[in-house]
Amino acid sequence: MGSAPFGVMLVNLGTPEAPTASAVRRYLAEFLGDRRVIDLPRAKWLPILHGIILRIRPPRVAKSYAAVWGEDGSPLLAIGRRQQSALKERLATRMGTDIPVELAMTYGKPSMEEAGLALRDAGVERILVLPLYPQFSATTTGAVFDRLARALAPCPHLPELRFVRDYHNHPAYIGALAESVREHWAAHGRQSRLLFSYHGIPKRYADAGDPYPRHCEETSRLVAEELGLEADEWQQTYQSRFGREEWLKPYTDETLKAWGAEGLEGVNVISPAFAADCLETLEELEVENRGYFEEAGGGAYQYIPALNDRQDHIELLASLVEQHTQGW
Ligand SMILES: C=CC1=C(C)c2cc3[nH]c(cc4nc(cc5[nH]c(cc1n2)c(C)c5CCC(=O)O)C(CCC(=O)O)=C4C)c(C)c3C=C
Ligand SMILES: [Fe+2]
Ligand SMILES: [Fe+2]
Repeated sequence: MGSAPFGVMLVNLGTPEAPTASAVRRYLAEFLGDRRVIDLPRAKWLPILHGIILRIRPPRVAKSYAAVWGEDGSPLLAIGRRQQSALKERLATRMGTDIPVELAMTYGKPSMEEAGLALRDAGVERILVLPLYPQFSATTTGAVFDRLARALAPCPHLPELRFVRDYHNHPAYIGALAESVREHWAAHGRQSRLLFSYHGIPKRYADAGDPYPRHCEETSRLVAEELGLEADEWQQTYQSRFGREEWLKPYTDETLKAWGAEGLEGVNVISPAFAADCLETLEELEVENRGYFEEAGGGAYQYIPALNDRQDHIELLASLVEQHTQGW
């Protein structure tokens, strides 16, 4: 029996193993210890991380995780598993052969080492790495690249590798986002404004050349165009600020507070940087930012779910796999 022509490694950020302070502390220690995420000199950052942040933040963040935790665990991981099996099924049909698909997380489990070994055991010698970040950022996609190299470091026989850098303007991605908005409007009513809220990064990183805000702007513009929105019917903001320095602006929370205070009758919120719903959407957008808007005097607030395991999302991932494995 011949083995598959290649395997796919889907990669997302990672999530704690349990909604407890100790599990969140382990997760944040690994995540926030990565230089790609926090670029400060280690001698300056590690005492702050271990002496202050990892003492104060985990109990509070664990409560937020507990509020979104499902029967099948953390939403990011549970949805990732569904994306993995749906993609495997879709590829088998589209390509007429079984293609091994593994899910890995940059931080925590399942690790890239585990995913790599599973692909090796499946007999593949070529791996397409597909980070589930539509917009490139050195803090996310760049970190996947570093961790991949580290995971493969002990390997005496490297697989052949290809790496999807971004897909922020892929027509099937734009089409799936626009369709998810249309379906949401049809099912729940159309609000007067559409807010595209992206996970932020420090402004300094963008000033130093991270293309992330350019990618976000292009995604928003293309989706707004596809939906035929006028300039005053949509806006783009950044959420999830961390620490004291300036992050990309405008900020989601300040914008929603201002719109609430103006008495805006309704807003739909979409967060295209997340391929799967997670803490940052289910808690920060669904609960925290809804509260800011409503308390300030705003009307209806409706969050439009991430693409998750929608069929058009899986079709997009299958197209990316086909495009990037040409010739394999
Ligand atoms: C300097 C800190 C951070 C940067 C830069 C950053 C970039 C970034 N993150 C995502 C996607 C996700 N982030 C998530 C959680 C999360 N992010 C940070 C900090 C930075 N992110 C923290 C500290 C946390 C944990 C929660 C908290 O303590 O507030 C998640 C959710 C994971 C989950 O388990 O649900 C995702 C996904 C992107 C796309 C991005 C830059 C483009
Ligand atoms: Fe983050
Ligand atoms: Fe957050």
